[in-house]
Amino acid sequence: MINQVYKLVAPRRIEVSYEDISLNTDKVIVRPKFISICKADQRYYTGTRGEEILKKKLPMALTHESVGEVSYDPTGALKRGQAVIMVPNTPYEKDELIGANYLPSSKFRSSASDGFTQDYIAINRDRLVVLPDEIDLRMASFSELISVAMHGISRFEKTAHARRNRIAVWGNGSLGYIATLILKKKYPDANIIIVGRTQQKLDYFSFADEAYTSNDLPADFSFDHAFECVGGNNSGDAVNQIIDYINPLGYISLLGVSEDLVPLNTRMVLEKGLTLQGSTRSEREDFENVVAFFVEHPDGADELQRLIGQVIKVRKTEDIIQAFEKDLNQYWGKTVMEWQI
Ligand SMILES: NC(=O)C1=CN([C@@H]2O[C@H](COP(=O)(O)OP(=O)(O)OC[C@H]3O[C@@H](n4cnc5c(N)ncnc54)[C@H](OP(=O)(O)O)[C@@H]3O)[C@@H](O)[C@H]2O)C=CC1
Ligand SMILES: O=C(CO)[C@H](O)[C@H](O)COP(=O)(O)O
Ligand SMILES: [Zn+2]
Repeated sequence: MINQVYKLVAPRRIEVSYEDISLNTDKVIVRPKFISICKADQRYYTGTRGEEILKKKLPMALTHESVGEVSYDPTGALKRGQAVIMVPNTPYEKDELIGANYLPSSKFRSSASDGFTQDYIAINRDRLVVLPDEIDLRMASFSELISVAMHGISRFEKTAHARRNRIAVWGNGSLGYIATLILKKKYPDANIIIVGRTQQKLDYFSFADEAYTSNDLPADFSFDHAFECVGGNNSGDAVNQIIDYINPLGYISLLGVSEDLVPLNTRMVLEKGLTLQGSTRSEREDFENVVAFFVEHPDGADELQRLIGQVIKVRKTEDIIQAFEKDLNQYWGKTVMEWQI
């Protein structure tokens, strides 16, 4: 079967290519329904990922956050029309110690292989996580981003010391919103604190116990552990501020992505005996935990729906470009493409 794949060929230019999908394999064929745009996609789309990297990776179909409907399962185990989350990471080896999201041999969609902007996705069965009925598919389209926060928090739980009375999240964007929400659900008795740049965005965090702008922190401010969800040029300021205010022996989860090297106050990391842990992407288990979260916390799923910033119907290639352009000017929340192409 001939599949249409919509690939970024140069910054801000997307073209269709035609590729064969064989139906005589074990792979399941999924039709994307909703696709969400990540900051990482925007770095490729706008060309800020860097000329050398673009030269190596383009042409490439973007996006790694999507839900779809099963179109064809050669075994018949998955019914046609079943709603599924597609896990964007494809492992090629197993390691007893290192998760597939940290193995260089794995291929992550829209970074090392084509992403979800395709008419159909031929995907390994173990890369599909079935969604229960009555989940808002527009919200579920950014399950991958939710799974990244889930993954970071699960690593925090294994590593950070047990005093978890005050946990701070830096970054009042999409990832910060999700991390703050999951932390509040997991630690209802702890004080979950959000630190952002503008009051308007902090107002969305109604479930946080405390909210501050980063230039207005109380003098005696302190917390046990922190999550950095800022990324980009400001991640250095954020991590250094966390280092200033965190209690000794605290744990800092680094989740934001920066293209440039970030100078850090390592002297104070030493003096306070801090643990800094980087986390990226996620694996199947994290997606399963996301689905469990939707089921166990229907009010949490409602809060996640508030992160749907705009939904754009995509019927032709130009609509994909429109969605990416509009996303660049989106003040709050995720841009979701309703995939009707
Ligand atoms: N590790 C991983 O696997 C993943 C990492 N990411 C990365 O996480 C980062 C955040 O993503 P996302 O939430 O979607 O992006 P957003 O742009 O939505 O969020 C970043 C937020 O940080 C705020 N901010 C900027 N400077 C500071 C500061 N000094 N202190 C506190 N907050 C600040 C911004 O405010 P304002 O808008 O007002 O500037 C913005 O609200 C990105 O780098 C992204 O690439 C995303 C997905 C997965
Ligand atoms: O968004 C992400 C995961 O959800 C990561 O930021 C993304 O995987 C980084 O990829 P790249 O190295 O291609 O920029
Ligand atoms: Zn992403």
